Amino acid sequence: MDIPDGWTTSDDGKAIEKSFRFKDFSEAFAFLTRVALHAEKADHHPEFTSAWNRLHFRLTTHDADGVTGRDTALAEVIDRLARPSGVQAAGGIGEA
Ligand SMILES: C[C@H](O)[C@H](O)[C@H]1CNC2=NC(N)=NC(=O)C2=N1
Repeated sequence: MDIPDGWTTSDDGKAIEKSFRFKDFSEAFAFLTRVALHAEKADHHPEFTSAWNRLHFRLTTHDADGVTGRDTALAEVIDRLARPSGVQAAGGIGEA
């Protein structure tokens, strides 16, 4: 199974893992919340460890006791959410 760039296969071969670093804990927690909302919709949930400004995700499919397309799909969502958003500084609300 191809795993997305930057993710590594766990020692037990049953998961893919990746760590992220944020400005601080609240940024990390906000990110985790965005991932959680997606996970609920997808009914596929990450295992995660949080330590101040770092998050470590471990993705595995319990039903398959290993890595499936649901894990790689969730990994791609996590990577997409982690990409700097295209938010631009805006003028007043009413301006274009
Ligand atoms: C009953 C429920 O749909 C299943 O337990 C879902 C929930 N979320 C899940 N998340 C993950 N990572 N793996 C699963 O196998 C899984 N199964």
